[in-house]
Parts: sequence; structure tokens; C-alpha cells
Amino acid sequence: MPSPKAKNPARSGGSPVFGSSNSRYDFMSLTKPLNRSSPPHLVQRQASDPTAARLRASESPTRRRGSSSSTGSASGQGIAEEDGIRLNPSFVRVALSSLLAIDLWMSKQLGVCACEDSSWGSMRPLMKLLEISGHGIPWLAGTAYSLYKSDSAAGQEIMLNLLMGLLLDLVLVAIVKAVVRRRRPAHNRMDMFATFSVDTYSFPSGHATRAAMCVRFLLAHLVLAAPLRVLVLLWAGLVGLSRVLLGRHNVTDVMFGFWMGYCQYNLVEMLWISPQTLQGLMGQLASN
Ligand SMILES: CC(C)=CCC/C(C)=C/COP(=O)(O)O
Repeated sequence: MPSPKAKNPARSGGSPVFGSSNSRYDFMSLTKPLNRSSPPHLVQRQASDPTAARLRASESPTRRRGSSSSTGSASGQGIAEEDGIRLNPSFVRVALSSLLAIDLWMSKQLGVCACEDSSWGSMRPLMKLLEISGHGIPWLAGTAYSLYKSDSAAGQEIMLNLLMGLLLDLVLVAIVKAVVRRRRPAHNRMDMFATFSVDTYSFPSGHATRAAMCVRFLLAHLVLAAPLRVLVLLWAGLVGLSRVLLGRHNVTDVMFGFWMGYCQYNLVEMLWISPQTLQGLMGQLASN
């Protein structure tokens, strides 16, 4: 993830390319030539840098092998061979770096409601309303209340499983956020209510996972008229979009979040607690 710190050289010019240092992605200049005395993590960055690769190609092992014969240095040849390996940056790494660069650029362009004086700052209250509609607290409270109020076994079963799904979502998102540790976009104003400490991180968007999982859940278990089904889908899409417009997330955080939430629903189905399972569990608890 791009370091939001002003130290970042690419903020003041140069093309954004990513490298990972301490699990963080930073900008680096494409225009700087390869520095042989670079620390190892920078050398690693330069390996994924196509321009740097071109620069290195101009001193490729074949060329240097010729020049090394003039110097006759065995160690020089060793370095050339070593560099020969670095000259083949993996296509996946380059593609990933480019994707991340596009992601950062797009997310910055789309963060038009990040603060009141942003270009679409007047839409911020509406975006924050969408944020609240996808927040964990109203969903947990609403589901727990419906479970409590439900007087049919079928209704209780559905609400219990939705509650379980919501809790599972919180745990899984917290694990991924803690592992990936991608910082929120620099233009985000951290004024969200009721967050966990892992919510300082942005990958994946918890709102997007919850929205995707809940939408699948509701469409599968509630009998809704077609216009309502469309509305539910639209709501999820808008929650995802609002995350980027508010500057809370990069586009990939939300896209991955939607995918993760979609998959989480499969997990909820696999772990489905039926009245029989519940009775069995209760029986086991009572006998222990
Ligand atoms: C306090 C509870 C129950 C949930 C926290 C919900 C929350 C604030 C998630 C962060 O969402 P994003 O990752 O989309 O910003």
C-alpha cells in the first residue's frame, strides 16, 4: 500500500511503482537509475521495475561478460550471473505492481467525498448514511432483535444463522486486515464510529464483505418481490461505492471485499445451524 507519509518521493514527481518494505507498499521513482549500493529491499523493488530492468538490460551479463574478459575479473562475472537472475522480473510481479498503481490512482481520483471541501463534499452526509447502513452494529443489533422477536422456528433459524454469519464476517475480516496491514488511503479522514483496532487497515473493506454476504443471505432466505431484490443489490453496490468515494478504501479493497463476502456466504451455508444441530448441541452441553 502506498505510504501516506509525505516522505514518499513519488508524491513530488515520478511514476508510482510499488515495492514492499515491512509489508507496506511505497511509491518509488521510475526515473532513478539502479544504485548498486541500494539496500536489499530497494534492489528487490527495482527487480519489479520495468524501466529499471531496461536500464539493467543495457549492462546485461552478455555485455558485461565481454567487458569482464578485458578485466578478467572472476568476481565480476559472478555478479553478472547474479544480476542475470534479477533481469527476469516475474511477469506476475510487474502485473501486480501495475494493478496496484492503477488502483491507487483510481482510488485517489474517486475519493471525491473524502472531506467537506472535496469536489463532491456536499454528498458526504449521504455517503455516511450508506456507511451506517452497512456498519456491523446496526446489522448485529437488528438481527439479534429479530431473533428475539421471532415467534416461528423457521424465522429463528434464519436469524440465528445470519447472526452467526455476521460474527464470522467480523472475525475473518479482522484476520485478513491484521495479516495484510494495508493502510487506508492518505486522503481518508478517520472519523468512522465504533471501529476495532484492525480497522485502521483497509484491506478488505468490512462494509463490502458484510454487504455481499448479507445480500446473498437475504436473497436466498427471504421471499422478496423482484423490485426489492433489485433494491437490495443496489444497496450493496452503493455501500461499496461509498467506501471509495468517502476515501475510506482503495478500489481493490472493495472489490476483494465483495468477493470475500460472497464466499463467506458459502461458509455460512456449510456451517448452517439447523434446529436439529442446535438441539444436538444443547443436548451435548446439558450432558457435560
Ligand atoms: C464495531 C463493529 C461491530 C463493527 C465494526 C464495523 C466496521 C467499522 C468495519 C470497518 O469497515 P471498513 O473496512 O469497510 O471500513
